[in-house]
Amino acid sequence: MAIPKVFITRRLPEKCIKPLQQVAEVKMWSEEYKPVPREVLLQEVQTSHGLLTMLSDRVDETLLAQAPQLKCVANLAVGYDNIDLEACRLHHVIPCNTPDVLTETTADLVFALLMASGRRLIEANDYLKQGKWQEWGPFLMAGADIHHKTIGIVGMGRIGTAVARRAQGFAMNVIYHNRRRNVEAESELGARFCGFESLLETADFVVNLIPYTETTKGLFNQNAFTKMKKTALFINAGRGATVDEDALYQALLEGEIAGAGLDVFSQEPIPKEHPLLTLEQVVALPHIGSASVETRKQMISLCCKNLMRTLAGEKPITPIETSR
Ligand SMILES: NC(=O)C1=CN([C@@H]2O[C@H](COP(=O)(O)OP(=O)(O)OC[C@H]3O[C@@H](n4cnc5c(N)ncnc54)[C@H](OP(=O)(O)O)[C@@H]3O)[C@@H](O)[C@H]2O)C=CC1
Ligand SMILES: O=CC(=O)O
Repeated sequence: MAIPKVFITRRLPEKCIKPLQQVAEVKMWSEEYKPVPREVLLQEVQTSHGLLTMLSDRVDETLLAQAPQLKCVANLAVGYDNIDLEACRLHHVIPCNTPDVLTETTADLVFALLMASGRRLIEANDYLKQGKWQEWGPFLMAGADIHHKTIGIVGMGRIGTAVARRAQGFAMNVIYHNRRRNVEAESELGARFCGFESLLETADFVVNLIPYTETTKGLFNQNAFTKMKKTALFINAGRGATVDEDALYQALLEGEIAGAGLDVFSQEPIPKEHPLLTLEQVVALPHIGSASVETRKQMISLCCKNLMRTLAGEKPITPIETSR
């Protein structure tokens, strides 16, 4: 093959993609914070052998049908709900993601979000900076304890397990729900397997870390929030669409649950006017789970390696593997 062509759908630091540039002709979308327009992507794939995509890029049948030379899609994320895996299989395109390299960084953020929500950190910070702090009071910005409470992790995979390890350090009781039992988490962390409803009824902090699939779509619905304790906090770092956000808003408004920490939303970026953003008991972040400089560099490097290997006819390091 002549020198292969790779298209990167967002501007990335030149330094990070240097190895890839040595083996491929690399073209990059010029913007760092604006996604490549769909029509530009559809144009670029026509001559590309490799794509480095963001989680906001849709890789579907329409795109793949226009990409006769495409061999690999390297997604800069561990989640891959933006990629049609069956269409990739039919078009002989190898999809890759970035597991493991982001696990600990994401777990840090999940735990930070849990603590910020439980102890009302953002609210307290705003209160002070807005000049509202006039007097100290015994219940001023009093929140919920974290230590010795029960954390219920829905999606005890790589990140869920790393969150459970952090929870151990806070002497939390760890329960979890998966489709299959995670025997290692049980023996190493003392985590206890639970049915979904039983977890909702028991946990003080319900942490969602499941991928978005047809099965998990809207899993956290009105029924789920009704089952949770009125004092419970809901932390979502999985995917927004696993939650019925109208039901979440109602549950918060009516006091069915006490608060929420959200890193992901059905629509991203979430519109400023969204009802969830009007609630002071909601801590909201712009999908920054894996956003440390070190980890983002490692994710880019892994994407480049996956592309380089695939274009050289070798097996990539992290092809997407699924048992769903
Ligand atoms: N906010 C952010 O920035 C980030 C978000 N993420 C999100 O976190 C997700 C998890 O990542 P990671 O831990 O690496 O992935 P893993 O595949 O290691 O873990 C996913 C877990 O979810 C469980 N699961 C899957 N489907 C279901 C289901 N229908 N019901 C119950 N449990 C289910 C799986 O267990 P089993 O198969 O036994 O059911 C598995 O334990 C990603 O898919 C992504 O959506 C990831 C990184 C950063
Ligand atoms: O949401 C981020 C990911 O890596 O998945």
